[in-house]
Amino acid sequence: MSKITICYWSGTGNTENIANLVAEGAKEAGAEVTMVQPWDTSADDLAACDKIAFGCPAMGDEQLETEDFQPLWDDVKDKLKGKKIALFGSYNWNSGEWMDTWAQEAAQTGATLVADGLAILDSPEPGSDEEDDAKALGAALAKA
Ligand SMILES: Cc1cc2nc3c(=O)[nH]c(=O)nc-3n(C[C@H](O)[C@H](O)[C@H](O)COP(=O)(O)O)c2cc1C
Repeated sequence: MSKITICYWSGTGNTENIANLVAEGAKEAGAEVTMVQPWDTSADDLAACDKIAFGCPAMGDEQLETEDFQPLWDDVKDKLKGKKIALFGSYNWNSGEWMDTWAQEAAQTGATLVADGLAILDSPEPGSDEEDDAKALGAALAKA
């Protein structure tokens, strides 16, 4: 069975909602899913996983969240070579530029991004395309 770790940070719950949909899609595709937040895990823990979905909203000025998520990302990014990964997160007032920057950086780690980084305005509405996109991201990682 495919094993996936979803590591996310969410201040007001929007990225958490996306994380739950990514998990749902992955489970529907047959994967076993573990969900962690930055303070529950470490770069070494994540480096022991073959498939990881990272979630973080746009914070600062088109940046990752600086206190908890960015330090973990900085520690883990040199350990991602050969792994299958996916990126997702919520944004609100720009157009998702933080995700473009993050995805470019992730591509340089030697990891394979199984799909384009998924940037969703606020939180997916029930029955929306965004909800389907989040589930599809989880399924893509499960099948990768
Ligand atoms: C301190 C702070 C900085 C933010 N910076 C950006 C930003 O640069 N670009 C953007 O589109 N949204 C920005 N936002 C909006 C958040 O990305 C948005 O509210 C998102 O839904 C929060 O996700 P969460 O509920 O998972 O914490 C910012 C929000 C906060 C509180």
